Amino acid sequence: MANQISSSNVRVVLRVRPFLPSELNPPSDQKTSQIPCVSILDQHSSGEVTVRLKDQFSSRNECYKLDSFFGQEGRVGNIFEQEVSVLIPGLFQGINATVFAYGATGSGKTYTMQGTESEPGLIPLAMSAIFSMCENTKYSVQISYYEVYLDRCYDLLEPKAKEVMALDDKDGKVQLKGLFWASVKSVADFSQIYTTGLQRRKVAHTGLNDVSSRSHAVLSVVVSDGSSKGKLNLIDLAGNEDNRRTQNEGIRMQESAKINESLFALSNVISALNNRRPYIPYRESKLTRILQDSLGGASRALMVACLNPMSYQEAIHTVSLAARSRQITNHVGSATKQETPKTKVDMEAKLRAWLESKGKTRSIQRLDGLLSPIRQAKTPSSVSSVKAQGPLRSSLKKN
Ligand SMILES: Nc1ncnc2c1ncn2[C@@H]1O[C@H](COP(=O)(O)OP(=O)(O)OP(=O)(O)O)[C@@H](O)[C@H]1O
Repeated sequence: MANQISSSNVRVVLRVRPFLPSELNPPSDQKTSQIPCVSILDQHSSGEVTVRLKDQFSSRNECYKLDSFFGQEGRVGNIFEQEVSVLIPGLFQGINATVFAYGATGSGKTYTMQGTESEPGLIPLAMSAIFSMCENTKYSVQISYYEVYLDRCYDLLEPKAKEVMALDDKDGKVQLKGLFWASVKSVADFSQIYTTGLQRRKVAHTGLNDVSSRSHAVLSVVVSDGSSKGKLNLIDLAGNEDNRRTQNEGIRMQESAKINESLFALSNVISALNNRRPYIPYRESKLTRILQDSLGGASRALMVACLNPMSYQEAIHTVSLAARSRQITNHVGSATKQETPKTKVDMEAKLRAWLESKGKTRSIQRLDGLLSPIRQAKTPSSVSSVKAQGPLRSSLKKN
């Protein structure tokens, strides 16, 4: 079981969704692999894991450290029990918390947060736990539900023509002026109000997901007994997108640019918090500005990085940003260390064969001259410094 006592302010866990039926039976002309691009390399007794991302069609692979891992066979209920349920008692003591689902489009963020009838997501599970704790107490529950779309905030419970303004109050705290708060008394009450709001969320068909969320949807739940007040934000982030793959154009492209910008800003904030930097860049985006009271200080947060098991490139993008958000930066695992030289030798051999085929003997001599000091150096840092050297390329060009 994952350890909840973490040195980081924001825990970052990984979730890999199962293969979809369309992925298990792809068109015959499509090159696919049914081996997930991510696996666990190493698990520490604290729950911390080293995951290995591997491209099934090449020898590329990278390793990252994260706080916990939930594989394809895992259920959303496991994430709730291990990671989210522990945040709920704190709300009753006035400690705010935030849970984000983060990942590429189609990676399972909405599924993780909302779930289905047969597999409830983190939102219904959290609400059910909150209502159980409220029973026979003075505590009451209020919710607001809004989306951040193109860096503007819109109420989903009581829609207005205008955006909801984020304004600083006299204490310097951000307030969402005019945002509607609904009192909810039971899970059934909540479901009815939330479902109405859900239908108003901006979704669209993109090249990668039939129902793609185009906004960050924030459900805020306030638990209060009159004197103490704790807030839980449950956030289904819009997917980070590679526009070369989505074939987005026009408004879709603009949405995508704003989505990517705000996710980067979020990662900067989390990284600054986890690294205990004196300045936290909350003002870089509307999303981080709004969440300022729930990120940092005594607040607790969880980022669930969701992965599509089929897409190595997306997985690298998601996990590298998630790992960067965490205190521990990219970690090169032993498997990578062993495989890197093999890849490099292949490249050298290919280059040499090509030069030989062109009769470029002088270039081969230069290549040998350039590579000989590198062969002597064995550390990964010296390998990366090879990439930074320009002379190899320019000397070949001149020939
Ligand atoms: N654990 C799971 N079990 C079964 N199906 C899943 C699971 N997770 C995700 N899926 C399916 O994968 C598809 C994509 O999931 P989802 O819509 O949640 O992605 P998303 O990350 O929210 O995408 P977007 O950012 O575009 O909104 C959906 O068809 C969903 O039902």
